[in-house]
Amino acid sequence: MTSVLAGVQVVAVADVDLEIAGSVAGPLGASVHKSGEALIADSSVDAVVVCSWGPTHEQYVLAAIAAGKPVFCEKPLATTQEACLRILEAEVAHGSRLVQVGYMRRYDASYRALKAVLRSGELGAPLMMHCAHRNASVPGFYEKEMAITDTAVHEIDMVRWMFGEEITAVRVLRPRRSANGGDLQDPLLLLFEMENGALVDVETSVNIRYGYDIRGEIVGENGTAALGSLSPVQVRVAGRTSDPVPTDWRERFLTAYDVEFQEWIDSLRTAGRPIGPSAWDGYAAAVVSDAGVAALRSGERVPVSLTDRPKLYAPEVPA
Ligand SMILES: NC(=O)C1=CN([C@@H]2O[C@H](COP(=O)(O)OP(=O)(O)OC[C@H]3O[C@@H](n4cnc5c(N)ncnc54)[C@H](O)[C@@H]3O)[C@@H](O)[C@H]2O)C=CC1
Ligand SMILES: O=C1[C@@H](O)[C@H](O)[C@@H](O)[C@H](O)[C@H]1O
Repeated sequence: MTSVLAGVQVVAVADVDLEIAGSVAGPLGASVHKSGEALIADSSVDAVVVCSWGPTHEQYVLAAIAAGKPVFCEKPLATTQEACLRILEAEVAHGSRLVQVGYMRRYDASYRALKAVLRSGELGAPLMMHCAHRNASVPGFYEKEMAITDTAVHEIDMVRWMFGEEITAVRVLRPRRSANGGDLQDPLLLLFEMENGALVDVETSVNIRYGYDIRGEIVGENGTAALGSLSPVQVRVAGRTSDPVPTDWRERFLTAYDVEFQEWIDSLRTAGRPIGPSAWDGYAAAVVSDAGVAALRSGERVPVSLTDRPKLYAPEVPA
């Protein structure tokens, strides 16, 4: 962060594993704290980034809100919708936005270009969106629900942002199982119903072997628009064309992560508050994700039911 981004310095690091914290802090000249709470209380810390694993997010985000410090929290905001609601309540009681959630696709040049085409109106009304989220492989602890809660959760946030409206119901189909995934139910096919009646399908394939492949195509009344090729060069050799495929999300979204952090820093410095994905977005993603897990288990269509949106999260600009 310190060497790539402007207007910010890493001054302190905490990790439950002190050796890891030290190895990150050392080269940056940052101090090491024994707990996240101690880091948040440190007076030299103006803003906090939470990137520990999901079940720890709630406690650190709540501690940052209690200290009145802006907090960037990696996805998910929290692992249950009840925990997300506790965060919403704390932030609403604070009275202004402090929380931003790490949904980096909103900062990807290709997704931003796709949204600009949609907004231009040339496609006409959007009718459908086809998405694919393919991982080369996943670790042994990955369970079938994670295809929704950890993986498709990015599409859940992305389509809410892309269309500027909520998802109202979810279905999940189970295609023939890939032998690459062992006992894992992989792939899955998710179907989201949007407020205005558009349908979004999302394929999750998490053992696809050939690389990390993210796709998206909007079908409108008058035309279609899709995420473009990311490759600066296309090779034609021996009767075949080829584009490189990223190995994982770090490679595919490298620039988006930098843009995401820079815009977060800039918004804190200029507006004094974050303007990216909010605690409401984190909450909505958790509710849709829970509906997806219920749909996976039951095989049924599961409606999404959100609480009333607090005024604090009213869109400031067309979403
Ligand atoms: N936006 C994106 O594309 C991605 C987001 N993520 C998210 O980032 C977060 C971290 O994921 P990974 O780096 O893959 O996990 P990881 O397991 O590799 O690293 C998590 C770190 O948190 C530390 N930790 C665990 N419990 C802690 C506690 N109570 N207090 C302080 N530190 C603690 C661990 O020691 C470890 O160093 C997750 O929420 C994950 O969903 C992960 C990958 C990509
Ligand atoms: O957040 C991420 C991972 O946790 C998840 O497992 C991957 O499927 C996503 O593409 C990546 O962005």
